Amino acid sequence: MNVQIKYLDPRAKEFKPSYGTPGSAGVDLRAMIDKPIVVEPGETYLIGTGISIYLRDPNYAALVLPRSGLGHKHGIVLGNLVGLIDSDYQGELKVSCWNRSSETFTVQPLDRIAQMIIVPVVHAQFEEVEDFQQTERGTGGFGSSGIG
Ligand SMILES: O=c1ccn([C@H]2C[C@H](O)[C@@H](COP(=O)(O)OP(=O)(O)OP(=O)(O)O)O2)c(=O)[nH]1
Repeated sequence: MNVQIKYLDPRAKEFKPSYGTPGSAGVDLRAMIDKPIVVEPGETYLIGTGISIYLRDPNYAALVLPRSGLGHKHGIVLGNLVGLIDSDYQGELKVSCWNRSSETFTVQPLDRIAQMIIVPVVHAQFEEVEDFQQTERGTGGFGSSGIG
């Protein structure tokens, strides 16, 4: 599929979104900042990526996800846990960087701070009913089937 992109910062153009290998699902998002940002434990910064995309087709959306290494090794995850980019959004893609660790972390200009995937969206119709057809699970959830 074709996605329109605008480079809001000339540096962003040097890192055109691409998939690392043919099997990669995510496109890296980089911190388009002029100087390092020191993120203290528990702090959250909204960081611009220097790009905007316009998906146009409501049957698609983009998800902003953490990078596993940053999250696991440094506790840098997303303040919103997952970012949802609407198909009609045209503004700069921003990443909410949350330091959930107990160590200070410094984001350097152009660092890869998150990744983005584009996913299909189903616009379901919601049909009101009085009763659902019975299932084995029924209303059980949140650990009702036990641990492990
Ligand atoms: O990590 C994110 C999440 C969202 N957005 C942009 C794209 C998205 O389409 C828009 C609105 O996001 P969302 O609907 O999640 O925000 P909201 O808090 O519900 O605010 P709004 O009232 O603007 O919808 O913000 C980002 O750039 N990065």
